[in-house]
Formats: sequence, C-alpha cells, structure tokens
Amino acid sequence: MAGKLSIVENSSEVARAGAEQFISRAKESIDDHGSFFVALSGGSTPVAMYKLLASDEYRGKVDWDKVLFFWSDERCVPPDHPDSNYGSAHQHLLQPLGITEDRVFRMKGELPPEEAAREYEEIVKKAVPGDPPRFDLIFLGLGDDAHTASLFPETDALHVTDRLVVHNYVPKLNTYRITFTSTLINAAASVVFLVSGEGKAEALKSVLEGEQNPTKYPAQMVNPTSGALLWVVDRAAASLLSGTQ
Ligand SMILES: O=C1O[C@H](COP(=O)(O)O)[C@@H](O)[C@H](O)[C@H]1O
Repeated sequence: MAGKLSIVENSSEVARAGAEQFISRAKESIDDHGSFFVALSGGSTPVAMYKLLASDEYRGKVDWDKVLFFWSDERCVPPDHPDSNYGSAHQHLLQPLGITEDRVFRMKGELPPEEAAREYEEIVKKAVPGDPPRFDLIFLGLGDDAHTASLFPETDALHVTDRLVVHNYVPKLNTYRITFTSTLINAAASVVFLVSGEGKAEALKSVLEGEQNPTKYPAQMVNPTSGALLWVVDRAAASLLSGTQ
C-alpha cells in the first residue's frame, strides 16, 4: 500500500488523530510560509474532528488567522442545505471559531456544476501557491464503494488529468458533484484519510490490499507525488485487513 497506516481504537480516536494532524501541519506550514492551506472533506466522518478542533481543549492550539479553508469536494446544493460539505464545516468548525469569510473558499454547489468547478479551479490557482497548486494538507474520506472526494467508481472524473477541479456525474446518485481531481490531490504536501466504522471495512480492504484497479476503487489513485500520505482508520474499518484479526 502507499503511505502509512495508523489503526486507532474507535471513531473518537480517529477524530483526535485528525485534529492532531491538523494542528501539527498548521504549525509547520505557518512556520515555513506564514499560512496554512487546508482542504476539508465532506460527509459525516470529519464532524467529530471539527467539534474537537473548536473545543476549549483544542482551539488555542492553532493560529486560526493564518488558516485558509478549502474543500476537496462538494454536493450540488446551496450552502445552507443539510448535505452541503461546506455547511457542515461552517456549523461545527468555522462558525464556532468565528472564522471570517475572507479565509473561507467554498465550492459553490448552488451554481451549474460545470461553472462551479471552473470557478473553483481558478480560485485554487490564484490562492494556493505552486503549479500545480500544492495544499499543505488535504483531508479525504472513503465511501463504502471506495470513492474518495467525489471521485466515484467508473465516473468520468477519474480519467481527467489536465484539470484541478471538475464536475462529475455520478450515475448511482443521479447527480453531479464538484471534486478535486487526482492531479490536484497528489500535488499536496500531505494527504490524510479519516476512515471509521465497519461499513468501510470491505472498501478499505479493497483499496489497500486488493487488485490495483482505480476505476473500481478510486481511492487507489491517491498517492502524493512528493508528499506524505496517512490513513487514520479505526479498528472496525480495519477489521478485514491482513494481520488485524
Ligand atoms: O460523499 C462523500 O463521501 C465521502 C465519505 O463520507 P462519510 O460520510 O462516509 O464520512 C466523503 O469523504 C466525501 O467528501 C463526501 O462528499
């Protein structure tokens, strides 16, 4: 497998390990170049990490004024919709910490998907240093079908290498998503997957130990060119991995 694997006890420990990664990468990046460019993932898994980062125990550990927030994917819904990835981070992290809008770069899920993707690509190119732009840290999750960001199995976005952000039609959901491409993800200085629950066990086994088939298991596309890759997974998600029984 590519990268390092850290198996922790349960979902709370996944959140804690994610928060620790956020804090240490933020410090390193701010010490090095004065800002921290982080892309958050969506879905339910990161919510516990957001709550922890916004808690009294953790909030003082990050120089929030130097953090610039982005998203690795978004659903095609307005920002106040319950499915919005931005909306979830806003509710549990950005609002509690009083993060101002000038440091928040959200994908506009309310726009036509192609327009939203092109607009976000331009924003990323302008705001994030490097060619291709190099995020300090990208958080990712894993779907039970082995998708990551909104790179779903057998979808067009998997074959795009000359774009950074694209719209992607997902037939099984009959909807579009907006997503980073593997080109942008793999340019990052650091990528951290947070994976929790036995519902992810089969997908995790396939991605890490199965045949190499990124069209079927898109998370296999993630392998930073000159960056670090860490998988933080709990015991339930890791239960089918070799040597964990
Ligand atoms: O649809 C999505 O799913 C994955 C996994 O989400 P989770 O709810 O199982 O944690 C997520 O990483 C992605 O950003 C999201 O849009």
